[in-house]
Parts: sequence; structure tokens; C-alpha cells
Amino acid sequence: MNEIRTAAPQPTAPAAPMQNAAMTHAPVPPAARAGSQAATETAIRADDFSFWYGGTRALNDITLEIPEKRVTAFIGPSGCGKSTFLRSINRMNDLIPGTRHDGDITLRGESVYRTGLDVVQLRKRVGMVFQKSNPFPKSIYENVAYGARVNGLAKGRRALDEIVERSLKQAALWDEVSDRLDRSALGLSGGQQQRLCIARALAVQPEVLLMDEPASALDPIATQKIEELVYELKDHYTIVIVTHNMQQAARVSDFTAFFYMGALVEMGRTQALFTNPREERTEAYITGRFG
Ligand SMILES: Nc1ncnc2c1ncn2[C@@H]1O[C@H](COP(=O)(O)OP(=O)(O)OP(=O)(O)O)[C@@H](O)[C@H]1O
Repeated sequence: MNEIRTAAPQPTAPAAPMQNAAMTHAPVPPAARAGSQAATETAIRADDFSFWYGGTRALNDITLEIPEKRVTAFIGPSGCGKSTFLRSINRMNDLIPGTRHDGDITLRGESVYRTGLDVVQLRKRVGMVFQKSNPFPKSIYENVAYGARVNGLAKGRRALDEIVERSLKQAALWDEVSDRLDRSALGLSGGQQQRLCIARALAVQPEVLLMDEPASALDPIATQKIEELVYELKDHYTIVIVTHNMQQAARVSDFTAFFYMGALVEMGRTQALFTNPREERTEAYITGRFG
């Protein structure tokens, strides 16, 4: 076992919401601020952020705060805008022609949409892991070393070796691959490839890790490893994870944001949102009445 691993989160299914609890239908304060994030700094903040693909509006005036060094889960039915919002944080949506935004997203108080911002630097600070693992057709070592080398993070082979080892250990993969770093990454299992992609993202020392359904293509054991990893990484990184799996959101996240039809319905501490949601639509979604 990797020495940095600690006790795994205990799998806990989200409790059913209190069926008879009086639901408050007052507008939810932006970011469900509600004092729930008082103990932590805000890493990312969105203010009235909207996003369009051509003439289609995918996000409507999203205002929320994502706390630092915590795991925030985005949940909601298919097409509600979770991935669009996630990809807006490091401007991955810029790559799609015909898109535009309104409002703003800030990272540690600075707009990620400001004029002159270096998007490459932004994506170094805000790393991303996708649903389908996408290792380069190169060696395990090269997959992890690439970003560090390109960004000039290592002076010399020894420093690069250290980055590769540290990143693979952080991604809980080192023990499985340390004796075959020069072999092709494509020979790894799906779960190992996904952890390799996490190691690759960590190698450039990001502040934030965005994860878009990182375990949805994996079997239950590989999924559990990714969940354990997310739980451990939050001591060092701000993590935002999109998931369709509500049990997963309940297991790994500290805060949960529920999106519906391009809007943020509510956000709060995960346990509170799952046991006592403030909004009827949240309750309907988490109890499986639509999805
Ligand atoms: N590249 C694109 N071009 C045009 N429309 C898009 C594009 N990507 C997403 N959309 C639209 O934007 C809306 C939000 O999509 P998005 O993928 O963000 O939702 P989601 O909640 O992540 O969905 P899912 O859970 O199915 O991945 C949808 O109506 C979708 O059809």
C-alpha cells in the first residue's frame, strides 16, 4: 500500500430526506452561503455566470462559492449544465467555436476571464480529469513527466524523477507501476489509466482539480480507488467533481451543488443537502422522482 494513503471514507448511502420536514421555498441565497463555508477560504467564485453555445443558453446566472481544499460535487440531471460550468472554470469551453459567456468566475479573487489572462497558466493552476481516461501513447513515466517538463518545473533528470514519483504516489499508483515506468501507459487497466491521468494533472502542482465523472467508466473496485483518492487529495487541493452518482457525491464530497436546467437550485454541506434539502426540486431529484 502506498504510504500516503489514509483511512478511506466509509461508504454511506445518502439518507432519505426528511419527508415531512417543512420545505422552505424562499429563494436560496447565492452559493447557499448560509454560513456553511464559513470555516474555509473561497477558492473559486462565480457571479451571475451565464454561458451560451451559439443561441442556446446552457447556464443561467450561476452564483456560487467553492471552498478551498474541500471536495465540491456537482449533481443534477443530464443536460443541466454541470460539465459546462466545470469546463468554464478553466476555460476549456473556449475551445468550442461560437460560445460566449456573461458574468464572471474568479480564482482566488482574480477573474479567469480577464483580458490578457494566460489560459495555459490558468489550466496549469486548474487541472482537469475527464470521464474517459486519455493517457498519451507514451510510457507511464513520460505521461507524468510531460507537463512538468513543458512547464519547466524540473531542472534535470533527478528532479523530474522526483516529480514523477511524488505524483504517482499521490495518485496511489506508484506501488503498481514503479517497476515498469518505461512501459506504455496504454497497457494499464482502465482504473490505472485514470489514476495515471490524475498523476499527470498533479505533476504540474495545480491548485484546483476538476473531475468530470472520473469514475463513471470504471468497475466498482476501480471506482472505490478513485473515491479514496479524492478523499485523500482534498487535504492539498480544491476538488470539484461532476457525478451522476448521488451515493458517490455523498461519499466523497463536503459540499454539493444541485443544478437543474442550467440553474443552480441549491448548494450546501453535502450531508445537509441530502438529508434536509431546502428546495422541493432538490428533494425530488435526490429521492429519484426525476433524473
Ligand atoms: N459542445 C456543445 N455544443 C452545443 N451544445 C452543447 C455542447 N455541450 C453541451 N451542450 C448543451 O448544453 C447543455 C448543458 O450540457 P452539459 O453537458 O453541461 O450538461 P451536464 O449536466 O453536464 O450533462 P451530462 O450529465 O449529460 O453530462 C445541454 O443542453 C447540452 O446539450
